[in-house]
Amino acid sequence: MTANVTKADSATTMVKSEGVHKSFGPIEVLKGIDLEVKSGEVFCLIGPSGSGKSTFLRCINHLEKINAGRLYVDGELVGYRQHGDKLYELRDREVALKRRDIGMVFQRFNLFPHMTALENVMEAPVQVKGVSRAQARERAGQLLERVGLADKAKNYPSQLSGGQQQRVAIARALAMDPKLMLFDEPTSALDPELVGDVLDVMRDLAESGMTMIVVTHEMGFAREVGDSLVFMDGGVVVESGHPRDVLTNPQHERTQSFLSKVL
Ligand SMILES: Nc1ncnc2c1ncn2[C@@H]1O[C@H](COP(=O)(O)OP(=O)(O)OP(=O)(O)O)[C@@H](O)[C@H]1O
Repeated sequence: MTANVTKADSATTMVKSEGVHKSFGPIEVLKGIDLEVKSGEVFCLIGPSGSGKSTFLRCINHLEKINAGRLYVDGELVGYRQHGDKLYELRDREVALKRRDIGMVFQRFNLFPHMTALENVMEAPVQVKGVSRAQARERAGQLLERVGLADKAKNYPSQLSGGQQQRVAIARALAMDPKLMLFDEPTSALDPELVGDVLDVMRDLAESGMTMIVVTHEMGFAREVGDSLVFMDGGVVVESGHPRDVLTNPQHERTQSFLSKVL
């Protein structure tokens, strides 16, 4: 890619996407995503299956490389370093450092099955940041308490419900002290009665001021907790605005038509 990049405004903007394109071989999945996520905002992303929501989150988290456009996290280009007027791809080591700042929670919890809940939460700070085991254990205990699982610290994932495992996964992401949390359909794999506990944890996190991008079908959460909502379709942003507006104002007909078919 060529350069001529100005630094995004990091004081108020956490993520800025300018004309972001992403293809897999001949298949163009993201076709020019323009959006901005403010610091402290809960930013909800909805859209049909295959519209590119997960791919976009993965681009933000350095799991995929964009093909064109500009993507910034906290004022810094994702995947590239600018030197003069040229852009250089980041080395793996540099990418690993940047990824520390971003927590990601997936639909499937991906906990280590042979570790207890506490060990799962401790692991990354010890291995990646070199935090002492004693310090990491203390902090992991606090985080498990924060997600309502202090009494499950010694349980293995197989001894926890899906909702409890997902709350451990959130605690694990928080253990790295991220400045941005990405949620990719965090409640989609859960039995309906377990969804509320996970959403409660996410609501608390939002109230603490965490910047969150949430791919979700939970429109109650989007309406009550979200600050912004984007409806994506076919790799582009179709409609966007405040969730209550996008979800109820007839002007946002395409979002509402989509939701009436899927909900
Ligand atoms: N690594 C990959 N290689 C090839 N194609 C991919 C890859 N990752 C995603 N795709 C394709 O990109 C398109 C968008 O996928 P993506 O998972 O981003 O959509 P989504 O909106 O998150 O869908 P869902 O709601 O079903 O998770 C799909 O057609 C998918 O098959």
